[in-house]
Amino acid sequence: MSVLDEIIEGVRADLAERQARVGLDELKERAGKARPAKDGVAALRGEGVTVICEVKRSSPSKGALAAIADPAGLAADYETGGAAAISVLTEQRRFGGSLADLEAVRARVDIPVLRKDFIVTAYQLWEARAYGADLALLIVAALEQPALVSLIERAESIGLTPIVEVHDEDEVERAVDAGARIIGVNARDLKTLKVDRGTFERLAPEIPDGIVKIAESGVRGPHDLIAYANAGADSVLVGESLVTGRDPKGAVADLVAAGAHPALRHGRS
Ligand SMILES: O=C(O)c1ccccc1NCC(=O)[C@H](O)[C@H](O)COP(=O)(O)O
Repeated sequence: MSVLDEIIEGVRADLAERQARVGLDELKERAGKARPAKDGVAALRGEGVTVICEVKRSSPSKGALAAIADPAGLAADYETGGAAAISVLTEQRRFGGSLADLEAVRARVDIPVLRKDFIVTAYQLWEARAYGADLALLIVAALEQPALVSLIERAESIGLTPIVEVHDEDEVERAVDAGARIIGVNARDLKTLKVDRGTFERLAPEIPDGIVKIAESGVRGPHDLIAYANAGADSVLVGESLVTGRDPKGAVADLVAAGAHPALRHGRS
């Protein structure tokens, strides 16, 4: 069983518990009262390369990264540093996240918030909206094509902007066929956890113009952002280097400044 399969097994077990406690109707009612979702596409397609900053306590690849007692405070620092959006890992077993983190972050920042999890059912999309997310991650490797298509449609229909994550050529084709408006290329292979920063450069030309391209994982600082930008990234998603650094706000500001450099702009769609 791959790491991704193991994670999803745990996600399904936790999901079954939540579904037994909270019915879909209750969730929909709560989603109906949530603040209207923000436009994720507009937020990520900025003047320069935009930066999505992640609230990430731990990971299967590295174990514990940072305690993050105040996820909303961290998100506020990211926003002050110039982040275009906040990614909140809500998976509990391997990443130490929760829907409470999502809710707290949503209440504190004005920029769009991404529910980063292993979404396999529409129930999780309703949860995302109910707890205030504007964007939701859909991982192609975790979904059969009919499920991917149906979850993209459902996300859009309830106001969520899906970020469709890929790691190889076949997955790019599936994401495009399924109607993705934002594609995230993850440099981390979720089956082996190996990070290969060349993945974005290899796959970006396969993604049609007009689709927002996010380079996910492995950004250690401005030099990696610049490399991703030169390969065509509209946005980068950064977790580990921010939560393990001493000055997350300053680190975000440095990334945003690098992404705003006019010399980078011609490479992007
Ligand atoms: O981070 C992991 O180890 C991981 C393992 C298995 C599935 C997903 C995983 N991470 C999710 C992400 O994609 C990253 O949190 C995100 O792209 C940020 O990456 P990084 O800046 O390298 O923390």
